[in-house]
Amino acid sequence: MLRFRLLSVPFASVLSPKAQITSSSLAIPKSRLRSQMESAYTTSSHPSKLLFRQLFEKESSTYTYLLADASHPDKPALKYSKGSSAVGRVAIVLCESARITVQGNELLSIYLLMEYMYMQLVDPVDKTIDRDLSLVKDLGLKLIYAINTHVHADHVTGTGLIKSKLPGVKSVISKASNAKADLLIEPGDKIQFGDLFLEVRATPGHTLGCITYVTGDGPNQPQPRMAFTGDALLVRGCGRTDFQGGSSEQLYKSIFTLPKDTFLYPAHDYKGFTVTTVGEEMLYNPRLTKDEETFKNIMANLNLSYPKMIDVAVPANMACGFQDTSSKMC
Ligand SMILES: N[C@@H](CCC(=O)N[C@@H](CSS)C(=O)NCC(=O)O)C(=O)O
Repeated sequence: MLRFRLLSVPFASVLSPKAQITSSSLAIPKSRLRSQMESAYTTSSHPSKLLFRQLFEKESSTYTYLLADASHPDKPALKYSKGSSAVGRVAIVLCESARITVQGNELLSIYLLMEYMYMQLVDPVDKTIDRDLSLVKDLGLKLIYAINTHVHADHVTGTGLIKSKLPGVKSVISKASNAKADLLIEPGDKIQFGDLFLEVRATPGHTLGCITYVTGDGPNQPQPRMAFTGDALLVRGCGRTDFQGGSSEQLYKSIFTLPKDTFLYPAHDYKGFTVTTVGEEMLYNPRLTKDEETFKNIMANLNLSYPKMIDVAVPANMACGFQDTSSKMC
């Protein structure tokens, strides 16, 4: 499996848990460790090297992703572009699962795992912050951003905790989510880390302000591209649409705007899957292989119970992406 991934994703290799533990525990200087890890992550024929980690939090079944441009380990800044013009410089991004994070020394994570991120380093999760920040430290990275794909309902984002432990880190979420954050992003924005970047795309439907982060399209960017979709599209499933401004009509349309061959990394998985593609889901996803009317009917009759933490998680996540020292919830 590992070999397959390395060959299929030349810029974004995924190390097995065993390989991660082994690398992190080596008693060798950080610079040498980083050099060893870089060569393990990436091909040598290309100047841009994506360092990529997929991290899991088992209580809420949430993924957080960590991304970095390993070819520029000492480059201090990432650039955040509003539309086509640069408006600021940032050093790192982390996303959350629904968390993604962009980190620095060029590390981008989506607490996408987001939600991507800790879900974040895209989508970071509060319960795994110590583990995730320990990994960031082991890799010698400086975390700049904690990026979220949306306001999660099933767990509290780790963004607030990250900001309290690393005060320089900036939180990121979509403007459409109406949440607080240091950076409120919109479709078309770009988050650059080293020579790599993420594009921001609107993928509403699970919630009002859901966004997907897609790796750049251009020279020296990872191929195939990678998308951190939060809860919009799950492997053989999709996010529910029955609260927080959800809409099955919007979700159906959103998903089909994503590039077909892009690797899709979700914020959650409840069955043991880790990655898929939009094209694969169009063939095998029991909801997305249906026409729009049938999809809407399926979504209206899921009969899922409300997430256990929704009453705590939503208010906390509306504020915790923002440094709010008066909040007791974080
Ligand atoms: N049982 C969990 C919540 C499970 C759930 O509702 N997951 C969401 C994403 S997190 S809001 C979802 O969209 N699921 C889609 C599906 O088809 O399962 C809890 O109590 O926290």
